Amino acid sequence: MGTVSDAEKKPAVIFVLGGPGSGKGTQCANIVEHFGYTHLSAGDLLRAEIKSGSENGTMIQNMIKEGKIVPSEVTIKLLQKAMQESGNDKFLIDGFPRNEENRAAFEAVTKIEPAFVLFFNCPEEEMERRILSRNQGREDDNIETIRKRFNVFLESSLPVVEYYDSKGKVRKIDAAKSVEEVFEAVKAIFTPKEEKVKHHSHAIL
Ligand SMILES: Nc1ncnc2c1ncn2[C@@H]1O[C@H](COP(=O)(O)OP(=O)(O)OP(=O)(O)O)[C@@H](O)[C@H]1O
Ligand SMILES: Nc1ccn([C@@H]2O[C@H](COP(=O)(O)O)[C@@H](O)[C@H]2O)c(=O)n1
Ligand SMILES: [Mg+2]
Repeated sequence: MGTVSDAEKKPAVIFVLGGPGSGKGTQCANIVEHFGYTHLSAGDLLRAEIKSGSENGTMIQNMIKEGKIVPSEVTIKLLQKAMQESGNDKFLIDGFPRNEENRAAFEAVTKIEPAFVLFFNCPEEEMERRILSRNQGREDDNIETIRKRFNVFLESSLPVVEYYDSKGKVRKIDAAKSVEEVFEAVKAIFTPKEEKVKHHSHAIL
């Protein structure tokens, strides 16, 4: 049997999903700091594409204002470019896949299966409160677009989470707690088993 060279090795990918405002970006920043992943937010990449003056800019801007999902082809190209440019081989892909089309196209184009899906579960009222006090000047952080984003999340994104759940790949986190408490739960998922045993035995000794 042939061996796989480093150049042929597929990168490790974790999809980070959850409703709008559930805290995906906040927790990804913590994971990057502690575990050496590169964080790629599909929404951030799309917003950067608008700013760059690309030919797709107006289409993307209109979709984001309406809370709609941009065609996979566009988003996947941005993700692939960012992955290549990062020089890393482990990624947190935040806010993607957002629908079945995103999921199937990413798998077909990249042949990458996620190691697992980190899913931030948060009640809608809490997500709404967080988004309305975010103050980052996002054009979609207004109550009208927020409602549309929640509908898209329920109708198109949750089925993707259910798909991965049926494959035993979802790690669900209670995201309604404080940033620190949520990160404790996240850390428990990212800490290798041997480390947990080490810490546990130190605590006993
Ligand atoms: N556990 C938490 N408790 C309270 N506020 C939080 C918590 N996590 C994040 N926030 C705040 O809520 C807002 C939304 O968080 P964040 O941007 O990380 O969410 P997101 O899931 O990436 O949202 P979006 O899908 O809209 O990009 C931010 O202002 C952030 O500081
Ligand atoms: N896979 C994706 C991800 C995002 N979008 C669009 O961007 C908006 C903002 O996304 P955030 O993750 O930053 O909240 C989202 O509402 C979509 O309009 C997308 O099309 N495809
Ligand atoms: Mg975000």
